[in-house]
Amino acid sequence: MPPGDVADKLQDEVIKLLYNDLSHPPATLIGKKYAWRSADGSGNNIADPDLGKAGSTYSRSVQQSHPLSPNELPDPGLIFDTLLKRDGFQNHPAGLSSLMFSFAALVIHSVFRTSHRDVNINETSSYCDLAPLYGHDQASQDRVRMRDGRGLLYPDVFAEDRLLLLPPAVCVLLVLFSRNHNYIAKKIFDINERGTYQDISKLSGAALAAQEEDLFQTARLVNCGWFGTVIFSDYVSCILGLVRLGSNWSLNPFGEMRNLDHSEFERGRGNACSVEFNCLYRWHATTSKEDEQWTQAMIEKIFPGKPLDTLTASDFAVGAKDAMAMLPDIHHWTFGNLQRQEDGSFKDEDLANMLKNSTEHPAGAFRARGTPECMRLHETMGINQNRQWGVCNLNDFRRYLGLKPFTTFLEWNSDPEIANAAEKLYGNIEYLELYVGLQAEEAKPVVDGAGLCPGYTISRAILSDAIALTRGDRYFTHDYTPFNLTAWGFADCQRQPDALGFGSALGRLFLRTMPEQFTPNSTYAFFPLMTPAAMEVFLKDIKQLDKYDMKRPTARASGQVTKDYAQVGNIIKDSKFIAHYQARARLVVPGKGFFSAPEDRSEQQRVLGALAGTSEATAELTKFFFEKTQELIRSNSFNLSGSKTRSVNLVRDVLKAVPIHWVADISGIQIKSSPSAHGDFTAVELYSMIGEIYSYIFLDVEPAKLMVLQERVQNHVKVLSQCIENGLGFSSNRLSISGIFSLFYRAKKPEEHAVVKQLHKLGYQSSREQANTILAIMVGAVELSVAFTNMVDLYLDSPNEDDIRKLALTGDKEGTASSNQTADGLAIQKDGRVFLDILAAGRNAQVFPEPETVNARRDQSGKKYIISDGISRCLGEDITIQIMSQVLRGVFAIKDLQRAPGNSGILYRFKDHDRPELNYAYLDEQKFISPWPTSLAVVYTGDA
Ligand code: HEM
Repeated sequence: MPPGDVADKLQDEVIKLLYNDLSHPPATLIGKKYAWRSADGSGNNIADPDLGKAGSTYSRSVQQSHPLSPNELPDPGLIFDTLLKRDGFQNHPAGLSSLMFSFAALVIHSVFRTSHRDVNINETSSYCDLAPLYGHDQASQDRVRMRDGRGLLYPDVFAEDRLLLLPPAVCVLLVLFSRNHNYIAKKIFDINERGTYQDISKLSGAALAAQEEDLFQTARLVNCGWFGTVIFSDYVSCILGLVRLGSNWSLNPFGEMRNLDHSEFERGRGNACSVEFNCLYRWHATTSKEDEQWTQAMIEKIFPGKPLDTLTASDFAVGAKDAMAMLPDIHHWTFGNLQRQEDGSFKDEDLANMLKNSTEHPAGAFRARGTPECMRLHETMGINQNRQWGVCNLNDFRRYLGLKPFTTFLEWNSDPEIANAAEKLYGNIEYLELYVGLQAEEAKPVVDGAGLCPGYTISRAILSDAIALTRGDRYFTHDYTPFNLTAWGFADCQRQPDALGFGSALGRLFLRTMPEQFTPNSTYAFFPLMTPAAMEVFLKDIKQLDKYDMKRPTARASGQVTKDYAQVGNIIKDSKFIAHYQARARLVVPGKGFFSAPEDRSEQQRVLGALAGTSEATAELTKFFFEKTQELIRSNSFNLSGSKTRSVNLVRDVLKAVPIHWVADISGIQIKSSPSAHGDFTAVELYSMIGEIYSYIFLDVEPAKLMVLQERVQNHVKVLSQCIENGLGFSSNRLSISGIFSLFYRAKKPEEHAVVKQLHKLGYQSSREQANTILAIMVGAVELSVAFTNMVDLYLDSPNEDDIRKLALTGDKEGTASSNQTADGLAIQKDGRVFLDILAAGRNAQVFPEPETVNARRDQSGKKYIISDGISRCLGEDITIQIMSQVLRGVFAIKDLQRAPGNSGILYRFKDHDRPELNYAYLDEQKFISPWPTSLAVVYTGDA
């Protein structure tokens, strides 16, 4: 283009565009100093580190345009008595529970802590950083931290003393976040994503302090992520009334957005709370009847015998200070008359009871004359504070938000008595103060989009505030990354829209921190911010009532664990103990299935006999596994540049795939080579479906995820059963039972095989029964992949290659006693749960000398090994061992096969202490904890 005006303009536009691509100045910097939240909230905006820091002055958003001189304004006490004082209780119209406002109180205490010495000062940071838990400055944070190198908080401890002046449910919620912090810190340590954490007994001095800081700060980021997630799931869902509609939609204010000129729409630039928002959040009218009584009692305790209307702000400051001075040390704080246990924690049952009560108690409606009389002092203090801050009037605030100002008092509140009284007090609508104007404005009716139902002005403004608080926070935006939070932590604190309760995060928190106190589909856990009575009506309307347990849940007895060889062995054989998987299987597998006949194991024995009951059948089976292993190694290997070395991800592409190809083969399911290819499923898809069925039936899935998994598994079972019936021709009856293995034994006519004859003899008539049997074999097959992986990993660096075929398997099981029992000295109540640690029992040195040493020639006579359910039950011990030997032979036949260098050659796994039934846990693709191994690469030069 020739030089000139046009070329210059074009160049200018290109430069603007390129400049706008990036933030100026940069929004964040690298390194731990910037990745972690400071105790006082400073450094959120790296260019203006004091913005929103604890101890700063409040901001003011709106310019005052009318004189509101305290000398001329009505007396705050008179205003309270005329416009705010409760005249009878009205339930919240949209069914919000008292707990909704306990959570709201937690939110506001995260961002407001007005100094009693200088009302202009906010003693806490302007960020949703869970300051009530972690403290508003370094000194208060130091009081709650154990600092022993594990990044933990003291059990059930939190930092904010002012919460002790609020009804106990607020403190209970905070205790759950305190527990969540410790859960997260322990998990991050166990997973040890970067391999840097060490047992604290091996650390001291600076190394111990560094690990402590790393774990504490990372766990705090994840826990704050949880707090944000609860706000944008349960809380916003109630505010917008989405919970009534069964919608799991929510705002997502954090993401990157571009303006029309491609410049970045601002985020993560910090926040400083304003006095207008402090005023807006005084939601005291919503106090439930029960919390009103509690507050009344608290006021009487602090100011014994003093009439309410004589109390002043300085009385409050002195009273609150005295009350705080009488508190014991932070580890012994208590609330609601709860007793701490010896280890400092509260009893789960006590905490859960308070939450359940609070869920049952209806909140009060927002309205004029709705605030309990016992809160007179809180309100008059609030009105006076607003006057000291010089806030604008209600109409200025509305203009600022783009709302039409009120022209008359009747327009503001159509109740003539309220409007008249306000007019008499203020004279002119332009003099109506923000505080009273907001709190006594006519409430919004329950319409679509309205759940909180305060006055319209509040309902419009709180959303702006929620977005400012969260989108403005660098730790919720630019620095909200899997690197800073760890991959697991980042996944753990995300909103899960498909979670029960229309994406409830509180349900997950309740079931995680008090696992025995709620049923896995309890309305008390998944809709705790709504009363169960209201929820019943809404769930009925949207036809989802049958999905939820509406009863108030009672506590389940906590389980016992036994590692004792004799106890484990006896309980496993005892029919009075029922494994939970039978009940689970019945919920997902229709009809009389393989899993639902525990008392009649002979049937399974017969099927297994059919599967490999003859030497011919066994030969076919073992041939398949050997050949498929080799074939998959070959087809999934790739060459390294310029060398003959080949590499393959043995776990992902071979060991997990082999059993899947086998079950596909026997069931007639066609494996697709890619998602778009012809066939039923890819091996990965089929593995994932079968893996979920297995997890649901056999494993202790996280209770909060159980119901969602159940629904998915019911669907998988339906789809797979149909596939099996189609694949084997059952549905049209074109193939008889002999078709089951026709694809497997392609070389011969099916009728010639012992397996087919045997199945005929078993008398399987209906296609459903046949499909269930095949499905049971399929489900057991995923466990094979774990066994293959463990074996290969064990032998890869070991000289015992020849011994491979002789190793056996173990597993774990949880049982419930059907009546009071004693098993080898272990007393178990009726319905009590006992976890049988078969792995530990199998390492009993008296039964198996040198149990930790690999010795495939160990005497196996006398059937000493304890075999539980799962693979060995589905397939039988003998078949399992034969299959395993063939897969290992297929791998180790490659002479120079060895681990790939570095991390690629390491089987990444860890011990999950909350999942005792898993020998090892892994992180899946989404970085959730999974029972299935993910990756181990090997290299070799020989021909596979
Ligand atoms: C029965 C329940 C409640 C009681 C007993 C209560 C009590 C109090 C008290 C004593 C104060 C003065 C605190 C101080 O200056 O140290 C206060 C302030 C405040 N309350 Fe409540 N409150 C309750 C519920 C709520 C709820 C549900 C909300 C709204 C979500 C709320 C919002 C506020 C706000 C924004 C302040 C000002 C905080 C500050 O500036 O530091 N309160 N409340």
